[in-house]
Amino acid sequence: MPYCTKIFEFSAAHRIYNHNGKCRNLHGHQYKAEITFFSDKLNQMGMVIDFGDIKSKVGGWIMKNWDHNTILGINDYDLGKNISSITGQNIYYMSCPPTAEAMAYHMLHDIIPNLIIFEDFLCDNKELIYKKELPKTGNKIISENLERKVFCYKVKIYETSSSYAEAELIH
Ligand SMILES: Nc1nc2c(c(=O)[nH]1)N=C([C@H](O)[C@H](O)COP(=O)(O)OP(=O)(O)OP(=O)(O)O)CN2
Repeated sequence: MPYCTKIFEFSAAHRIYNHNGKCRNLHGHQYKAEITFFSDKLNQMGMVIDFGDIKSKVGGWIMKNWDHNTILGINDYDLGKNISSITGQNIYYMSCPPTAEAMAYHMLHDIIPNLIIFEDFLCDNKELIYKKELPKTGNKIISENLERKVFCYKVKIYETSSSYAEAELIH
């Protein structure tokens, strides 16, 4: 089954409230996010999904919400309020501590399913059905059906070059 992955890098500050070590301090990471899409068949252009579409939709969301921002758990609201009163930034709050695991899970389950809604896609129970196919090319690897499923299968978040967490759909 075909997969494709787009990688994004972004800078953000966070802290793990109640962590018993150094990560309770506000600190920053150069994060790396690997976003993997799956489809049951390739489209007529031989793609799971165009890298450019992942960049504009998912990359756009990351740049708007996480890049050069501070990501905090909602239980850290007082800290966020103080930071934004000085910087004016729109702090990104999560329902749980902003670990790499929580960010990967949130991206996979809450953000991307509501994000990739192109004119050509219909949303069906969080799976995306691609409706418009280009004319057949005769290439055997390419789908001959007019419908195929495309969805984000895995999100991997690196905090450092040696530490990452991932969230994956369970079939
Ligand atoms: N399972 C997790 N453990 C930790 C997380 C996390 O998101 N998931 N996060 C942290 C801290 O944010 C910390 O900044 C990153 O931890 P660590 O990899 O230990 O950081 P280092 O800078 O020491 O990384 P090196 O690559 O080993 O230098 C803590 N734990």
